[in-house]
Amino acid sequence: MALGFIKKVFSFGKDKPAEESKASEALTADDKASIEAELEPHSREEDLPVSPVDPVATIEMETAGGPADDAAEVDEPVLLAPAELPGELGLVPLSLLEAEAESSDGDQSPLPSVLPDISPSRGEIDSPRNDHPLVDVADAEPRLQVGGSSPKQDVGQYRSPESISPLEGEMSGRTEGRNDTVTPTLSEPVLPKGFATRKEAAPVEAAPEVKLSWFQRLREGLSRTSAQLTGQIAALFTKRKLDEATLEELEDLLIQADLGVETAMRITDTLSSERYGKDVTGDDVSRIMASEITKVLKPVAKPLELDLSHKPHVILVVGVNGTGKTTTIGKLAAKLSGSGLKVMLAAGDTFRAAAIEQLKIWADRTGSEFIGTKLGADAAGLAYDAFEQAKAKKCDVLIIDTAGRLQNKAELMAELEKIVRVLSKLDPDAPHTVLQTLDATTGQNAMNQVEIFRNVAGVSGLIMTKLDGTARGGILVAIAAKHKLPVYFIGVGEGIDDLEPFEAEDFAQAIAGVSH
Ligand SMILES: Nc1nc2c(ncn2[C@@H]2O[C@H](COP(=O)(O)OP(=O)(O)OP(=O)(O)O)[C@@H](O)[C@H]2O)c(=O)[nH]1
Repeated sequence: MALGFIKKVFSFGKDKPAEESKASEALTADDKASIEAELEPHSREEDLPVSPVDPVATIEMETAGGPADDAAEVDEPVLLAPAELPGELGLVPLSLLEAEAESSDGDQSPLPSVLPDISPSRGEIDSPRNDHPLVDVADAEPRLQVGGSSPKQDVGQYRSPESISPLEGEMSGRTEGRNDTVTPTLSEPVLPKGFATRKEAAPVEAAPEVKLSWFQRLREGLSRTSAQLTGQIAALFTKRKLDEATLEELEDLLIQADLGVETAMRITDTLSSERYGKDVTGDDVSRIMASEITKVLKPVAKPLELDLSHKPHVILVVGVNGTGKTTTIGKLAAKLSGSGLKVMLAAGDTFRAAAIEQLKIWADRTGSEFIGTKLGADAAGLAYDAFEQAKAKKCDVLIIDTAGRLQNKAELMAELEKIVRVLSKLDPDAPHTVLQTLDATTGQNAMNQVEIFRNVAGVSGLIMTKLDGTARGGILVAIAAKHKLPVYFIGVGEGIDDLEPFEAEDFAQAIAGVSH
């Protein structure tokens, strides 16, 4: 169909060579009739002198979904009216027509495109055809220009307006019209039965985030410990009277949960004195466990006392890297500056650039003063400068961050000792508080950390962080029983408000799996 139209167009729009015109004029009415009769029953494939590399034939195959269907469609318009046919049968290979068209326009101006981009998109090509004749012209257009190569490449070879023959101009114009007319239909192809167009899923409205209370987060964080413990205890006491064997097994379970030998024995002793020889349920054990753990923790659940007469009260924060020092400093600063105190944060972790940056961000967030130095600088020197500046600026509290590299214990010890020594030169009582952060997910290792930092820096109180994660909080009970160091706060998240005063009973109940 498309090829026919092109040929039709060419036979109209071009000045015929003199001999051809004459030959055409010389045809009699009978001649024309016999030509028509001869043409009628034949398909194009049989008769047309299509060259083996005929670009039209090639593209037709590609674009219309296969040769069989296409051939049928191509047949109809190829049958041109005899009167319009130049030459013997009026059939000229398209390649010749194109060559002729090209040579007649002369130069190939590299001017910017004046023709619309009619390169067919894949969707257009594959789409069902429209009966409107313009569709055929449009299909012909890229073939005319393409000459067997990719339409995209040939679009770059547009000619100047003057060089375009009236015929081609007409084709381009029609093509524009065709694009306007057909595009909306083609963009929504009709799919065969059994297929459906995949629609983009409608955005699912996110459920409003339910913020858990800090205690819920604590419970959730400790749920692994408590679930494991209560499950094992329930299994142990199913239909069993309390005897020596069950007490021993219970003690083992409590020690495995990091509670420490001392606390484990406390619990089994109390249970034994109350229920020996009697039936015991898991709930009985949990209740006694919560009560005994509370007794161990109560003495260490203390508020962080500030002596504001110092101006500044100096808090040195120590702990293994990653335990949450910097984050905890930020949270503390938020609480203190929120209550109207003037706070300065000092980036004494000169070992890690990101730690300095991180503390600066916390200072900005909390409206605190900030002092830092370059990476690798002497941390004790910074502590000294910080103290002086905090004094000069009349800060109420100075909080100093430190590095926590346990990998090089000797170096760390020397650095921390030096910081403490330097600070005490400015104020014999400084640092007034030495806080150690403990990561609740570390278990037994936290006990060793307290021992090391207590010796090196004279830790005076603890903050346990990450109790909202998969915490193993039992170790805090063992540490409290052994070191009797105050536990001031617990971290229950990464947010600025996720720092809660340590409450012995809440913590004990969360571990024992007893409801609040
Ligand atoms: N879930 C949770 N994450 C926390 C908590 N506290 C701190 N973190 C995260 O733990 C990671 C380490 O915290 P930092 O404050 O950088 O620890 P650091 O001790 O200063 O580490 P260094 O600077 O390497 O010495 C960060 O991703 C914190 O957001 C907490 O209470 N809960």
